[in-house]
Amino acid sequence: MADLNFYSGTMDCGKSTLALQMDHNHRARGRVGRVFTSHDRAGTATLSSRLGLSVPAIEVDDTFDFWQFTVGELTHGGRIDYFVCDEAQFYTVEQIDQLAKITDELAIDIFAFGILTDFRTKMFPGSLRLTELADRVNTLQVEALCWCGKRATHNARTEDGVMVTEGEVIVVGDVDAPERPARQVGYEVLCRRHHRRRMTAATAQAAALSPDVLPFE
Ligand SMILES: Nc1ncnc2c1ncn2[C@@H]1O[C@H](COP(=O)(O)OP(=O)(O)O)[C@@H](O)[C@H]1O
Ligand SMILES: Cc1cn([C@H]2C[C@H](O)[C@@H](COP(=O)(O)O)O2)c(=O)[nH]c1=O
Repeated sequence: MADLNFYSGTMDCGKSTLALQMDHNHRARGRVGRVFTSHDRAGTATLSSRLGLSVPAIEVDDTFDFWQFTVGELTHGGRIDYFVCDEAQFYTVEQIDQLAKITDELAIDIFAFGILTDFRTKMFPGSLRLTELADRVNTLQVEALCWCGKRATHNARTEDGVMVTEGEVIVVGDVDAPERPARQVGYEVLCRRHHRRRMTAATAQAAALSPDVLPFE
């Protein structure tokens, strides 16, 4: 019996690293898989982790049909035991339905990885469908932290360092870190309270330094 597994967490909590580890461990035991991704920061058809590892992957765009792909591979004598699917939040609802069908009808294990919610705190349709259909939904154990030290639960988008709540849903980007200063469009993981208050590390620091503002924390 194969399973449809969904691993979720905020940006920068280690999903792609786990995806690479999962692929490595299954391959090391002689299982044969395929690796998929969509809009990876490192470029098309690549699954990359911030720890520096990356592998070639099959790029999933909106027209990609998992069922047709799989039947095609198997019909031509290919063997497939598992799929690793990174950035699964960007997959369409139809593509997630295809993954569920592949698990049930073709006994292929699926390991899907993605963020649950976008910068507006709304579920990505692909992640919603995975949550609805998966045999197991797992939250990553490594917690990304808000600047206040609490567990980060939400992804904020910043433009020139300022948090925004309107715009295109898909904008490829990275979390801003000290060695990666705020760019035009960046992301920051926050706890719910600071996401609600639109308080990023930069705005909190500015408020703390301002003589006009009373301490709020
Ligand atoms: N220099 C580093 N040393 C140790 N761990 C790091 C370093 N840089 C990044 N990481 C780890 O990598 C994680 C991000 O991994 P990644 O797989 O790219 O995340 P995701 O796919 O969830 O966005 C961080 O949460 C952190 O634990
Ligand atoms: C919140 C949010 C994120 N994105 C993009 C930004 C990154 O390119 C990926 C997430 O990658 P990670 O490996 O989990 O860090 O998603 C987006 O397009 N829209 C959003 O709202």
